[in-house]
Amino acid sequence: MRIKSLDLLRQEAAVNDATTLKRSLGAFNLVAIGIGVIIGAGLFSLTGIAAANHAGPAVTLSFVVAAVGCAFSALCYAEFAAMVPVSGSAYTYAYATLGELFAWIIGWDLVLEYSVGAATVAISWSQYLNRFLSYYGLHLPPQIMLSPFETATGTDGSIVSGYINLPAVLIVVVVTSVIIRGTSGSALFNAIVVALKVLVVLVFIALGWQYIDPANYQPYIPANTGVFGEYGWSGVLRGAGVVFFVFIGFDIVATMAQEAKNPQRDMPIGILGSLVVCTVLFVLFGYVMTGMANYTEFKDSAAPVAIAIEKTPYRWLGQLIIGAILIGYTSVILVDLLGQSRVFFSMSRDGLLPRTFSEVHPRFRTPWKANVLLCVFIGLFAGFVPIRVVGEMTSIGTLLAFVMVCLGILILRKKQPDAPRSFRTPWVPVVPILGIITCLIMMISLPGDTWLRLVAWLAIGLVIYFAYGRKRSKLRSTQ
Ligand SMILES: NC(=[NH2+])NCCC[C@H](N)C(=O)O
Repeated sequence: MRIKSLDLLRQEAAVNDATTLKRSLGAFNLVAIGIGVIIGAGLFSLTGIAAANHAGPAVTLSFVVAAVGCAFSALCYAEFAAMVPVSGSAYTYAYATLGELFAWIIGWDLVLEYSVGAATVAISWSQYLNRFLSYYGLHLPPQIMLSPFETATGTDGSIVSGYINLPAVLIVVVVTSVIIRGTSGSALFNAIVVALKVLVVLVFIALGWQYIDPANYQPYIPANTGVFGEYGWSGVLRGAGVVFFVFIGFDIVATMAQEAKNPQRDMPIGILGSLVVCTVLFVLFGYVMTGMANYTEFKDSAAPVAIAIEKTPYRWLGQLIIGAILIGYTSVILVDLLGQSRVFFSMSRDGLLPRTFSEVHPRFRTPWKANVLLCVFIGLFAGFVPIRVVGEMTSIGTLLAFVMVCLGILILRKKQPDAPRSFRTPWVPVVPILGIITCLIMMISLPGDTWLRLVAWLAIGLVIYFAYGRKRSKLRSTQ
């Protein structure tokens, strides 16, 4: 098994010339990048579903449980990202701990996570665009708003099926063109969008607070119906599984290590800081939302925020929030695409993918060829696959990466106990082991077809590895 040594990784990280990415991100940018990808489609749709079907007002507790579950993995990510500050995230960590084959598998899995993650948000974006336009009496034909697997009922009662989700494809293309122009430009754009997004959440909390009806909190944890996961404490747990999707994305910060000015200090701040900020916001958000309307009212609604706002005289707020959501989603897509091209970049630099994908643009210094290829790939998902499918694939792909990272920490602490670590995951081995267990439980709760898709994706990856990467690996030629 070929393993890339930590020393080699550090040497690579130290190179800074025209062939490498620019080190332009500070702690503040990194936290903003984390928040930028965390707050997205999930918060504005799943919170209501988790409350209505599983936890009631105790969805706040579901948020806390999910946050603790994520924190185990986040702590492991933080140790790695500070220790091995090259781009590539879990892929690179696996290269240093588990060897090249595992590194390939995890890199391939990350490519999936970020592609389907971006596609999920792009599709949700298209749905919100539809809602936004309808405020102004505009209606786009369903044929260009839906994937071929979905149907809509027309005003005359006829059933039409979709051809392509065109707005979802377009938003992916637009965002790609932004990131090709450079990371620091994208970071500025991201910071502005994140500020707007956080502002919307804060405005919702502050205005909504006055319209909380305490009766909606009675009982705070509705009695279990006798079925596991329908209210009661088991409902809180099931709710946590549902809102897990809302939290994911903080791991993307780890892919930016190569572009951080001071990764040893700032990577842990970026990863853990964004998780903490979002946890606080989510708990308050869930508290206010379930206080404004009764949890039962959120049943089957993809836009719970709109239901809550109807309880206030601020109808205009609904439109404003949807507008902000449209803008806010672009930063999730942006950061997903950014992270993904960095993983691709590292895999290509190591010789496991064709060299052209690690060439950086002479002027923008971004891996633009990787960006273009991935844009096409994600565009296909966004245009032709239904949202549930890509959403669940995102979760399973993310969870697999989390498991590998926790495992990596256990292994590296054994193998290289004395290597310098500027951030140490506390209570090893307890934290990584708990991380692995929580993630496995959540993976098991996902449906079988999602598992099949993951296995199929990994199988394709293995074929490519054995047919291409294994022979061309740079590490192989140097050893
Ligand atoms: N890389 C990813 N896992 N991206 C998906 C981020 C999902 C984000 N938490 C949301 O609620 O929309």
